[in-house]
Amino acid sequence: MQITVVKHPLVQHKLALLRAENVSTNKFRLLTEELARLLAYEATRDLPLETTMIAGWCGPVEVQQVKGKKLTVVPILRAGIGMLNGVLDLVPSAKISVVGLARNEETLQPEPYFEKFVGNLEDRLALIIDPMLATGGSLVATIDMLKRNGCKDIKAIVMVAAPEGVKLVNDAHPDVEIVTASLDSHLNEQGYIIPGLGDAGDKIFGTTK
Ligand SMILES: O=P(O)(O)OC[C@H]1O[C@H](OP(=O)(O)OP(=O)(O)O)[C@H](O)[C@@H]1O
Ligand SMILES: O=c1cc[nH]c(=O)[nH]1
Ligand SMILES: [Mg+2]
Repeated sequence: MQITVVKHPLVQHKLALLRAENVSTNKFRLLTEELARLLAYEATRDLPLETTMIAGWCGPVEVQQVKGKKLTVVPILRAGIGMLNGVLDLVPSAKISVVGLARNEETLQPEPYFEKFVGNLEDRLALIIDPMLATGGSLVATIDMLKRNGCKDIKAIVMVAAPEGVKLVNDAHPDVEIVTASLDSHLNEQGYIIPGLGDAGDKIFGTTK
């Protein structure tokens, strides 16, 4: 299974704060951004490095620098937007591709309403961001879109994942690594992750059903 659960104490602590029943919109937003930053640190752990010589304080020094791998960060609207600034803190030059999907509350199927990809996807690592991986339909649809547009190197960063969603993604796209703070228990009858976070989009945007 291509899943990395980040057990770092700061990740687990922030996730615990996010799970609280009465967390405010402001706090949920801030924690989402902070958690996204930490998860992105893990998701970028194998970016290729190159050795270069630079002028250091005591003369020439050999250093390791990121090899200039092109990146695109791919927030899934809406909730993925809540993670965007946290990820961009680490990769400020990354270009942004946007996918709009709304999960139909009866069928639980993702309904696409927007897509805008940056160029040269075949040369880029795509980092998909979405707080919740529930049935997996939204993530599989996003990976399908990226691959149709030429992308070959894809990772997904989600705050919380359900086993059902991880299986769907792994079966459809075994090459895609999922980086998460938690693999939770299961989905309830409405397709919500248990224990999960509730409706992440509503909590980030301050909307109600
Ligand atoms: O794994 P799945 O079963 O597809 O569910 C997960 C999707 O559902 C939520 O978004 P939603 O469609 O509710 O839209 P929103 O971000 O606008 O709230 C969430 O942010 C994921 O995109
Ligand atoms: O638990 C879930 C499932 C889908 N979308 C959410 O925001 N939360
Ligand atoms: Mg969504």
